[in-house]
Amino acid sequence: MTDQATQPVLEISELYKSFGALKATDGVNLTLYPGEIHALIGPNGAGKSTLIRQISGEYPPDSGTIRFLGQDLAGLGVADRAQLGLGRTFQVSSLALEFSALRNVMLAVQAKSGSSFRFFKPVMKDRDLVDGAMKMLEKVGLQDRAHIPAAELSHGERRQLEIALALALKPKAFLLDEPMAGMGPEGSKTLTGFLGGLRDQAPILLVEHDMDAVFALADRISVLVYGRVVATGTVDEIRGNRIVREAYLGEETS
Ligand SMILES: Nc1ncnc2c1ncn2[C@@H]1O[C@H](COP(=O)(O)OP(=O)(O)OP(=O)(O)O)[C@@H](O)[C@H]1O
Repeated sequence: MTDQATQPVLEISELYKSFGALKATDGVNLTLYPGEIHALIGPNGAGKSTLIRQISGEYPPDSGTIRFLGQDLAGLGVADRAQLGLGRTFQVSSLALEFSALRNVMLAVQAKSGSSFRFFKPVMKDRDLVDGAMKMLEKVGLQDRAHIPAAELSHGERRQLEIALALALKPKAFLLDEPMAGMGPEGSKTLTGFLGGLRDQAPILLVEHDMDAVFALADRISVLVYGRVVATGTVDEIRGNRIVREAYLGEETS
């Protein structure tokens, strides 16, 4: 849970980003503390993905600072930030679909350690690598599916595998952009249970439209509207917030 006395893992201060006349990020302040799931919600086009992309290093902000474990990330690219421990889930398309779940994780571990694909075969025999990759699969509940090609995994299982790949990089914080997208109710439930336990590995900044998942998981929620954080609070505080209910939850508040 959030302990405001500790230092934030991630601290975003006065962040601005425009695309032409459009202010996609308009003075955002946001923190992520150890052990917490901080959900970022808001209507389509509010700027959630743009914010995640600035944190991961894909977009440079116009101004403002992003500090990760006390370090200003300005000038660092995506790979540098990943090395520092910013774990972003891979897109489904980045899985090697013809390879088994286990091999996919092993490739991620190899990428982290810097070994090249030339050494792929000998490394396959490396017991430590296999055991380490297997451990990641156990953490996401895919140990029984280790030898199944990624192509044959269900949509939900692929999402779990993406998180196993992110785990292989030993992240100190997770950036998860709509992990529930495209999942049915059963899959969402399973993934919600799994993500709840993931916060013990590293805190999570979670962008998600599935409000059942957000209300079940979040320690804190920030609501983004037109690039601005209009409210930050606990689930109860956000549910009871008049501005949020009018601007986002679509409820009559009169
Ligand atoms: N590379 C870009 N160039 C120009 N405009 C962009 C770019 N990326 C995002 N935008 C615009 O910035 C605004 C915020 O988009 P963003 O994708 O961050 O919103 P979002 O909250 O993630 O939306 P959704 O919930 O639909 O994913 C939108 O108006 C979008 O069209």
